[in-house]
Amino acid sequence: MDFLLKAPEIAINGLKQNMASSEYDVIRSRYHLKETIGSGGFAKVKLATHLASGEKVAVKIMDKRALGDDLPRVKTEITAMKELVHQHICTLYEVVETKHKIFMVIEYCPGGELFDYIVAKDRLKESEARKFFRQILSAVAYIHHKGYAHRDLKPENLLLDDDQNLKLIDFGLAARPKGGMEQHLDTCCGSPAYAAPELVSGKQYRGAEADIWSMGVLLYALLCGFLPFDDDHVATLYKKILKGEYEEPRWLSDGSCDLLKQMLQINPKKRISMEELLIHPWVKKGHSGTVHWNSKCEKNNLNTECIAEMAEYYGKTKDDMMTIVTQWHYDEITAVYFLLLNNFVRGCRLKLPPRS
Ligand SMILES: COc1cc(O)cc(Nc2ccc(C(=O)Nc3ccccc3)c(OCCC[NH3+])c2)c1
Repeated sequence: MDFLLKAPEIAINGLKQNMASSEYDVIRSRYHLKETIGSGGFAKVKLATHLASGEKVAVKIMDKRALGDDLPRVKTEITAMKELVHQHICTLYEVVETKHKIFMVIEYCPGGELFDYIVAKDRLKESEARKFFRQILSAVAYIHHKGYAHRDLKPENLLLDDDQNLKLIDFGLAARPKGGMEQHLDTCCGSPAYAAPELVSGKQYRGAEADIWSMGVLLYALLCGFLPFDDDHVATLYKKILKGEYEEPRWLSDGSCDLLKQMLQINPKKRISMEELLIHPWVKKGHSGTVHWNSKCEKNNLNTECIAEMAEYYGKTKDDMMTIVTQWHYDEITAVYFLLLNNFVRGCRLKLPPRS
């Protein structure tokens, strides 16, 4: 099995790191792996602590032998996550690949899934639903701008961090059409209840338009606590989606109903666009401005305070540290930079302890 990614690890001091005798040696040399917090399909997710900084992370572990035909999905996701760095997207810190395993070290989101948050509250007040919906819009507008469609938007793929902010996860089904976002896609994927009519009818579809439909289903779930289209039998569920009729509970405001109607438009050409969504009155209500979807943590705009902290820690000049970080090997250096940055963005300063 050839390596998905790059050659074996090159440690900071330039000495080639011997390939791990056990599949876990490399990851265990930098992280303390703890309990499993998620599993499904071909992956499991463990909580872990980054030994150098003491920061918590999540480690997604996959066995290449079990992946089979799904191996390309992992490559897609890693490529996407390296390009999509945003305050409402779970950050990929590091990738470790051994003969049989792939480890993805990812941002820690202790608030768990938005799905569980909605269930615990039954349904959300309009103002809280709006706060979350604006964060979802910010993440999805950003990935569309970068030429990606997520294609599996649902509450299970939105996690809460410890500031109760949303982070989009799981880019395994993401698509980046070579011809740009106007190009049609064919693959039917994602979760049925959130899938757009043009997708379930097997027609060609545009990723951005399908994502907007899924966000409409998401917004409905936030406001109502149940799904607009639901059925135990997939064929019946598909019929309901194609019909596009759903209940409007009495607690929904006229503004909410209007927005949902424009998003859950069965004709993708008549469906509201991302540009119109970002300035929709319901989305702007109670907020000073439109949704800020640009990234606050773009890789091409290095945080000099994090670089300075790393230069001191690794005994390098700031220029040399800048050069090393901007190689973006997604090794321990990338992980340390992003861990420092995530603390910086949240307004807390992470001091790295003296190196042993
Ligand atoms: C882009 O980010 C991704 C991609 C991906 O493929 C998978 C994940 N999975 C994650 C990431 C973080 C957590 C997490 O931190 N969960 C957590 C931590 C403490 C308490 C409760 C939850 C994660 O959790 C597993 C899913 C939760 N049911 C999955 C991110």
